[in-house]
Amino acid sequence: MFSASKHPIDAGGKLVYGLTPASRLLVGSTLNLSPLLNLMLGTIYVSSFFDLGRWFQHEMPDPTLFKMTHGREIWDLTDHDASFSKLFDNALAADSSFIMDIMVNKCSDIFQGISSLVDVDGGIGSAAQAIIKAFPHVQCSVLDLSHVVASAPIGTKVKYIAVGSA
Ligand SMILES: C[S@@+](CC[C@H](N)C(=O)[O-])C[C@H]1O[C@@H](n2cnc3c(N)ncnc32)[C@H](O)[C@@H]1O
Repeated sequence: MFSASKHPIDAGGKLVYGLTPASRLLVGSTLNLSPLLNLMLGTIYVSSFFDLGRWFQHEMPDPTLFKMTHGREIWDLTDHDASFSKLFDNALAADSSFIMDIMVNKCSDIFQGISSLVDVDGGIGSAAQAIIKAFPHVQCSVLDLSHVVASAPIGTKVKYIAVGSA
């Protein structure tokens, strides 16, 4: 995760540690993917993978690996466990911010001619916020569960549509 190189001036050859292209993605206030890793490497997610062998012996598609381990689907857990819900929402928001930065900068053509859009299941609205920032003329709405919408940032131009829990 870190680079180590000899200090160029220090004759004693002290090691200097630095960020690599990968670890650079885990620091800073923008495009920081550490919330995604917090979810993926957290106990709740990782524990599912210990059941992978048992899950492969089941008739597909049900239950999901997550449900086999935890006895309920991930959406049920986010509905009832506020701290997991926060972990989950922040992880996906970090992922969306990262991807959307590439989308609006490298694939801006796809937004041409669009005046409004709805991000269905758009979480706390990271994708919509990135689109509005790059293309202020596009009216963006986000539809998600009411407890997710309740934790979305306020004071943005994104319109939120809350729907009942699953
Ligand atoms: C894979 S996540 C999408 C995350 C989103 N793209 C973002 O950037 O954060 C799926 C979303 O679907 C929402 N969801 C789950 N069940 C739903 C339902 N029955 N109706 C509406 N939204 C639902 C979850 O709350 C979650 O935010």
